[in-house]
Amino acid sequence: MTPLTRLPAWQALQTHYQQVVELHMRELFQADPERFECFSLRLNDILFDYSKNRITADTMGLLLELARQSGVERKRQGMFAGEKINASEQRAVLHVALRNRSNRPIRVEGEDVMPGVNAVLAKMRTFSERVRSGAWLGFTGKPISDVVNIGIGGSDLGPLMVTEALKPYGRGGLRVHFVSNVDGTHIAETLRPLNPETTLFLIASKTFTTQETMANAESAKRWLLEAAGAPQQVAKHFVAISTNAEKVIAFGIDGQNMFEFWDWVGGRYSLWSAIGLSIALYIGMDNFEELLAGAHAADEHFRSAPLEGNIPVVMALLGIWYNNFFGAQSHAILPYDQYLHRFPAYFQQGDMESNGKRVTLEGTPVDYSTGPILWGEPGTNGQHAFYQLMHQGTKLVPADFLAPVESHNPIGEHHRLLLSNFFAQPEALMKGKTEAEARRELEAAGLDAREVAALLPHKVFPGNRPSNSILFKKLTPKTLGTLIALYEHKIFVQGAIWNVNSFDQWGVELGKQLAKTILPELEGQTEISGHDCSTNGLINYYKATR
Ligand SMILES: O=P(O)(O)OC[C@H]1O[C@H](O)[C@@H](O)[C@@H](O)[C@@H]1O
Repeated sequence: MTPLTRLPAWQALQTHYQQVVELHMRELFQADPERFECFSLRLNDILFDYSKNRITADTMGLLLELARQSGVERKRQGMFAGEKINASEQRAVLHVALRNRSNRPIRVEGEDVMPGVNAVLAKMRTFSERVRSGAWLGFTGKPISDVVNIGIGGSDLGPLMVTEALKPYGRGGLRVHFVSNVDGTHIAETLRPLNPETTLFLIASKTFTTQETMANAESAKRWLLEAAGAPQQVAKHFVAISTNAEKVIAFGIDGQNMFEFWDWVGGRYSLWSAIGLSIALYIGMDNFEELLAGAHAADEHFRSAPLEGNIPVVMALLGIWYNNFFGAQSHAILPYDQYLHRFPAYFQQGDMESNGKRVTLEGTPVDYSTGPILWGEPGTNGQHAFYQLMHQGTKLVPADFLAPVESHNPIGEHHRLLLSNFFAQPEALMKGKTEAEARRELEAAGLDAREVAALLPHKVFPGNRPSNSILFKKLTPKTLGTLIALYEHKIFVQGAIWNVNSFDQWGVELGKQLAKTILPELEGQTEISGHDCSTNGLINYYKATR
């Protein structure tokens, strides 16, 4: 296989970059009143405007050619066909099967996975309806009021992000809480206001071996048993979501109370599986299925739309353009919707765990930059924090702006104020403010020539800073499902082009291994000397100071 940087399209893009790097988007917009029509796409009620990017029609043509030459279409087909594209773990990658509402057979090693998927969904429905209706009773015969999901990484971030995003659909029902950190403060503060008689724990862990989750689950079990006494009461208050039945039973959770999923579901792609049980309990199974339907719509779009009209493909290519040709190091996700406040954090795992890789699928070190540093905060908070750097700093930060047309909370002028900022920021980043414009403003404000000269450099905005704008009608379960799946596929396409395995995560292992060695060393008084002098010094300081 030809290495990425030797593909003709890659080399053509390098030359093309030199030709367009000096172009300013202001001029591109002035030259072409159709630019918005040319560079925007729609999917259901989502509008994806990518016209405020440093691209011409030629750029897009070359980027699309790069996608073709690097086998994106073939790799996409491989994922949907259940091929073991997660080569280092010899696993298929089929989160798309979890939301395959068409029920089209999807086979792994010849076997259709859909009956299993549907059976777990049916079990989730029965269970969530029992709990939500008050039919499921705790150890003193009271219905459940609070659900605590104990999990970390992919077994936490997705359900947490979605339940936050869909609060309008969960209000008045069960309360959901999330405990992830091994820091005892997290579980202590979460359980403090809760009543064991009415609390249900979901132990969410694909492997059921994750240290943080197991420690939190044990503490939760102790907390329950302090109140409930008899160990058989655990069954009324604990369910498990896992691929590891043996470990679940060893923990003391009834096999009946286990919701299974499969090794072809990656942790960071698992909110669509039983890992989403806290979502179903919170917003109801009908709404959970709407979320799945929204994701399925994105899957069908990704699977069948031609590359040039394919939103995740275009998002991915623009990311590659800045990452690999402009040298951008990061990518910001900026939701102008308070309900999406965990969306950037969710995709920090989604993107950085998937594409934060340094070797190709074949194991050769890459000679190009791979996954970006992903970050972001909801607008308008970000504006008053880090946008300064985006507008006038020395780093290029490509950004996605997201906003709903309609708010769930149409109070007074709030939503118009919010949206005016959502429209203004990408415009400001794109246009900037020239020296002449800044000068005119300063002079109009009555400054004398000396004052103007002193202030002028600080008042100039270079502009030409790229962004995508994603405007959708309302943040419903369906729309949220579509948005998440579009980003998932964007990550897939980038991984396909960089030729990395987007579905393993060996990088999380080393720290875990070393922590295992250190844990017993924290006992007793003996001075530690087996590490580098910094690590020894830190451990010994801890031991001497506690
Ligand atoms: O669900 P589990 O098995 O507890 O894993 C939780 C997390 O652990 C590790 O950090 C990684 O493997 C993540 O991808 C995963 O999401």
